[in-house]
Amino acid sequence: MTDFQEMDRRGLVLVGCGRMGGAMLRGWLARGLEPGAVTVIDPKLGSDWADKGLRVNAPLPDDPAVLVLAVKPQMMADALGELPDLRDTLVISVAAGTTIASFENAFPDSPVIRVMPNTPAAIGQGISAMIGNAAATPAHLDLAEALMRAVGRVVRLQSEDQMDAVTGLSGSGPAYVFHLIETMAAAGEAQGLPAELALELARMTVAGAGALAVDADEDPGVLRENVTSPGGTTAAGLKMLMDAETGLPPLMLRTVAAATARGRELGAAK
Ligand SMILES: NC(=O)C1=CN([C@@H]2O[C@H](COP(=O)(O)OP(=O)(O)OC[C@H]3O[C@@H](n4cnc5c(N)ncnc54)[C@H](O)[C@@H]3O)[C@@H](O)[C@H]2O)C=CC1
Ligand SMILES: O=C(O)[C@@H]1CCC=N1
Repeated sequence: MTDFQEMDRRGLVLVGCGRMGGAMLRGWLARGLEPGAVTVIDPKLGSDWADKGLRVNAPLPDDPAVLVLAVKPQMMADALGELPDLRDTLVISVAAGTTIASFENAFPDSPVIRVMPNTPAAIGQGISAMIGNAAATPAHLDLAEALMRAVGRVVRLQSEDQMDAVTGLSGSGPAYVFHLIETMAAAGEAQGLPAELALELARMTVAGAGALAVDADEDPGVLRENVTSPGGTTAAGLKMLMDAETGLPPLMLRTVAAATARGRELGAAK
């Protein structure tokens, strides 16, 4: 695949191959990145990555095209301390909170791109938001976009200030949706449905509604109205859910605000 030629030639280094690093690596390999071009640095690499032709905990190539950092923010300083100086390598981080400035300290003059993906990346359905530093050229941004498109859609941000809110919305968001499924299933059970049936109904309702929201031309608000018959069941349910004081709107505001604030704290802790 043309997009990956530079990585195939000069190498890609992935530091941290857990849930997010692993999801990205699976996407890149599926899109044709040469396994032998990938150096994975992770002291606790899962055994399912053995025998895939990857260079595991091996010395870094002299001049890798890309360094992808996917360790927890709290581990980032340690991980950076173990890396050699890099000259002409594009540094990409997916870590929450950790600012571009902290990578510029570690790799002066390097192009740095901060990306916030999310876990549906594991099935190629993620959304990643990205922003580069002044040294990141349009070609670097295109390269990062090609990598992240292997695991879903990509949007570009106007400023790094937006990144914590992105993290609080789409980075953490899958967890909110999983909890929505849990709470809908529990509510179905409370109305007398068997647990297994309630979970299947909740899971497929969220999956189907999500797919329709992506596929349809209408806004989610119109799709919601399409479900709602005047005086019917949905209207009765939404009266609770949409209550401006006790419903989902103020709760979701507080939820995303708390996650955004935690992203800022993680950045300030550096
Ligand atoms: N899980 C998620 O939903 C998302 C995570 N992220 C970001 O991705 C990063 C990784 O998160 P997860 O994959 O969830 O964590 P994880 O715990 O699943 O993976 C982190 C990996 O880093 C490895 N590691 C620890 N110290 C290391 C070191 N010094 N050198 C090399 N590898 C080291 C660990 O062994 C582990 O395999 C975090 O910074 C997080 O903010 C971003 C978006 C979504
Ligand atoms: O919880 C976290 O800090 C990471 C970042 C976004 C999703 N998981």
